[in-house]
Order: sequence, then structure tokens, then C-alpha cells
Amino acid sequence: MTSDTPDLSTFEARIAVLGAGMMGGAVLSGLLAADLSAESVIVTNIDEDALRPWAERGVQTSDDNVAATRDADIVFLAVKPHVAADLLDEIAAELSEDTLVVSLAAGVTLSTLEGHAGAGVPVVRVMPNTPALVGEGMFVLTPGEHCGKDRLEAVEQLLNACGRTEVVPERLQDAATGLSGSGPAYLFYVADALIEGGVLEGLPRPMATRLVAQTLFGSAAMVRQGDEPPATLREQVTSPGGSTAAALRVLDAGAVRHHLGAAVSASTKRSAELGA
Ligand SMILES: NC(=O)C1=CN([C@@H]2O[C@H](COP(=O)(O)OP(=O)(O)OC[C@H]3O[C@@H](n4cnc5c(N)ncnc54)[C@H](OP(=O)(O)O)[C@@H]3O)[C@@H](O)[C@H]2O)C=CC1
Ligand SMILES: O=C(O)[C@@H]1CCC=N1
Repeated sequence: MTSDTPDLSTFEARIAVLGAGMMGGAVLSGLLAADLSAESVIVTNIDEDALRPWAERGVQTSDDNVAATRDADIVFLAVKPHVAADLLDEIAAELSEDTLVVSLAAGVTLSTLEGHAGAGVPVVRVMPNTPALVGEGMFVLTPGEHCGKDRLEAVEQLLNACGRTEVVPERLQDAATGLSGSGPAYLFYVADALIEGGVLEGLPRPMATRLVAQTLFGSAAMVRQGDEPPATLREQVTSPGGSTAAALRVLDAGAVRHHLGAAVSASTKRSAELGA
């Protein structure tokens, strides 16, 4: 499924987002942009300042996780991994077979989530990413033991409205953290470095930023279209004896390919540590 026609205006479940930080906020923004009714959502945070922008958008806000969970059909856990188990313990009395818990926490396993949510509570482990904020998130899902097909489809419908979804076995979740969860940071790092390169060569910074943004956007569109593998797309840019070949030699000399792969592995390893 894709985000081509995001429309959640008829989505009926009541949703609680526990944790109004970067990721909870990104998902919430994506859902509201897809016309999910603000009245069907409640968002919580321990810091009230983080809730003010949501209240201004018509979303119910609270510092009470237990009360927010009591009225919800779907509960998003959007707190840091080390807080997730304690938060589940706090709200467990309000969870039941009729409540679906969707965890966005890196590394935290289904076994931990199900153990703290309580017997029979349906859980989905998700690795999201921040482009959800602009409706282009990547969400990698693993349903837990008590999450049936209908519930999984409901989560897919919600998340497809703010990006794309893949369902994987749990053993691939840490690799998903390493690739798509952390991935936006790698690409923002590359974007930042390219802009500096353009500035060094005399381009005004705002123009260098526009050139890089459109180059990344267009290149991403070609990769996503999938007509050719990225290696072929790179060859098509690389004229014999030309400027791109000279540039790629510099990247190879710096082992950039090796370091990007190693970065994915480092994030994957750290994700597993966060859940331990
Ligand atoms: N940021 C990202 O790109 C990604 C994040 N994730 C996952 O998303 C989760 C959230 O990360 P992120 O949004 O970056 O973190 P943030 O720190 O930005 O957001 C977490 C929010 O939860 C609040 N909070 C802490 N404890 C509680 C509580 N008991 N009840 C309610 N709210 C609470 C925090 O408040 P305060 O700041 O005051 O402590 C903070 O506002 C993490 O588990 C992370 O692994 C997954 C993929 C990508
Ligand atoms: O850095 C982190 O731990 C989180 C998970 C993936 C992206 N951000």
C-alpha cells in the first residue's frame, strides 16, 4: 500500500499518543494531515510545553497516561526505549484484549512489550522514521502474538496515510532501525555536507540548499520508481573521463561506501542493545 490517497476522515478508532516528542509528533502530524479527526486523538507528555501546539490544533492533551489510555482503542508508545516498560506498567490496568498497543520504541522487543502490557493485549512493534512528518515516513511493522489480521490492517491503514509500510519478522527489526529508522539522519548528514561543498565552490547557501534538496528528491524518486537498480542509475550519470567519475574516485578513496554500510551496522547493533 502507498500514501497516494491518504484519507483517514472515516477512521473510527480513538487514538492515544503517549509522548509528544519528535517521533510521536511526526506520526501525529502525518495522521492529522491525512484528515484523521483531531477530536479522536489524545496526546500526553510529562512536559506541558510540548502539548501546547497540539492543543492549538484541536487535539486533546493530558499529562495523565492512565486516563488517556482508558478511552483509547489504539495506544501509540512514543517515549524513549528505557521508558517504554515503565510506561506500560503504569497503563497496564487500562489495557485489554480490545486495546491495541503500537510501540515506536527502538530495540524494545515484543516479548518485553507483551510482558508489560499484560495477558492477551495485542501489540505491534514498529520502527518509524521522521519523514512521517511530511507524509513520507517508512514504517516497519511486526505484529505480536495477540495482534490479529484486522488489527494489523488497521495499523497499516493509519501508517500508510503518513508514509509506507512493510511487515517483517521481528529478527529484522534492529536492521530496520539501522537502515530506515536512523536513515534520515544519514541523508541529512549527506545533504549538509553537499551544501557545504557547493558553498565552498561559490554557490550562495540558499541556492546550494535548493540544488541539494531537489537533487536528493529527484534521485529518491528514481530509486523508489525502481526501474533500474541504484548502481545502474549511478553509471548513467558517470560519463567516461567526466566530472562524476573524478568525484566518485574521491568517495572511493575515502571508503565512503564502506562507512555507510558500517553506519547501518552500528545503528543495528545499538538498537539491539537498547532493547536488552
Ligand atoms: N526520533 C527518531 O527519528 C526516531 C525515534 N524512534 C523512537 O521513538 C521513540 C521516541 O523518540 P523521540 O520522539 O525521538 O524522543 P523524544 O524525547 O523527542 O520524545 C519522547 C517524549 O516523551 C516524553 N515523555 C517521557 N516520559 C514520558 C511519560 N512517562 N509519559 C509521557 N510522555 C513522556 C518526553 O518528555 P521529556 O522530553 O520532557 O522527557 C518527550 O517529549 C523512541 O523510543 C525512539 O527509539 C524510532 C525511530 C525514529
Ligand atoms: O537514534 C535513535 O535511537 C532513534 C531510533 C532510530 C532513529 N532514532
